[in-house]
Amino acid sequence: MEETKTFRLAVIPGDGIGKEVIAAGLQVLDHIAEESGGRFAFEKDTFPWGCEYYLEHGKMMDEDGVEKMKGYDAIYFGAVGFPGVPDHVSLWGLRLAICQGLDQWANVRPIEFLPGVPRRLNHPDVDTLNWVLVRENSEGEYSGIGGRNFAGRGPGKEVAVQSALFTEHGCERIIRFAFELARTRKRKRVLSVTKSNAQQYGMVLWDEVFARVSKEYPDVEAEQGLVDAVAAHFVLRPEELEVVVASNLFADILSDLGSALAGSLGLAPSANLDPERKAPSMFESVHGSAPDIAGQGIANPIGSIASAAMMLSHLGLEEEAEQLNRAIAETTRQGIMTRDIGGTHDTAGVTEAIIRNLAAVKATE
Ligand SMILES: NC(=O)C1=CN([C@@H]2O[C@H](COP(=O)(O)OP(=O)(O)OC[C@H]3O[C@@H](n4cnc5c(N)ncnc54)[C@H](O)[C@@H]3O)[C@@H](O)[C@H]2O)C=CC1
Ligand SMILES: CC(=O)C(=O)O
Ligand SMILES: [K+]
Ligand SMILES: [Mn+2]
Repeated sequence: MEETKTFRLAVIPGDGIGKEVIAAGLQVLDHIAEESGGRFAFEKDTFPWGCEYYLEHGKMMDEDGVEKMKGYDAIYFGAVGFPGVPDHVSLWGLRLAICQGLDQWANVRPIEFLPGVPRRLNHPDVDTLNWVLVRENSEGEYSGIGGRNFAGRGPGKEVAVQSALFTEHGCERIIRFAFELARTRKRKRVLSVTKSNAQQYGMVLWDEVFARVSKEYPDVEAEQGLVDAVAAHFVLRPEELEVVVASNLFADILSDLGSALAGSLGLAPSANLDPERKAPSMFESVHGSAPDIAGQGIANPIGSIASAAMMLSHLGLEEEAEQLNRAIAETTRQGIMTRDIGGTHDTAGVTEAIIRNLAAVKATE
């Protein structure tokens, strides 16, 4: 008999619905491992980091938390942020600390239009829409460079500076990643998004790098747009979208827009990748901790479960990833959905249906 391959997973549920959707994703992953007949197993360590941890310990994660992550094959992340801790403290203390600390510079965020989900878009070919956002995940507007209250200007006269950092290296690697990804897609097309009319330094550098790199990919169609117009493009001509590459802030905003167009923030998965695989990558839903619905058991688990599928694929379990995505689509097709997309089921009900449909999907192969 073949030896069992064990994957070491660091699990960080975080705050709010992060805990609920990660529990759902782990239930699915456990099922998949059991069904592998001993081919592979997941060894999971759960870290209690987040806002409750902060209120108790004065920090969002252990001092050597980033270092600890290096011993794992992948990180499965829920969401961070909860009333009682300022959002910038929680985000910088956990998600950004890990993404930037491990240089997970490519944040891949596919937008899928799943069957059976009520559409926000009145579009003739709505069921065939899908595209992927590639988000620069290490610098840009989230470089953290800036400060407040310079030169002691004092109350009522305070000054704050928030700088965006664009390096040629940072722009080049994410743009190249987008072109490489486009080569694997049906339509070979990359849309680069900036605001280089108003932001004349960093974003002009980005545009120049995009123009230069695009010459190395004559087989891929390259287009540039300004972010305001691209937001409209998402709504008006989504059928033209394939790979969309943008800075940290712009792709953050566009990914919420994209997932809402596809039905809900609760549907979208993401992968924070170190494409060079020097460090583990981190897989998380696009949405946050949703304090408004936390604790009710009604969060849509699909974003997190689809993120688990991206993690399976990253770990080389392509077939299992594919089956899981098909089980998710089969579940929405059957109308088994949470309230955010017009259903009546709760988190547990949708999760159980996905597990049931996994068996059905495998039986039809
Ligand atoms: N990667 C992360 O950990 C992120 C963390 N955050 C943090 O999350 C907290 C809340 O931020 P918001 O701006 O409210 O964004 P959010 O994504 O948590 O919620 C926005 C809206 O979408 C709904 N929603 C989100 N996920 C859902 C799901 N799975 N099922 C059903 N409905 C869902 C929420 O109920 C809410 O009405 C803040 O502390 C913020 O900093 C926000 C975005 C990403
Ligand atoms: C922080 C945030 O909103 C995101 O990573 O999507
Ligand atoms: K998240
Ligand atoms: Mn976001």
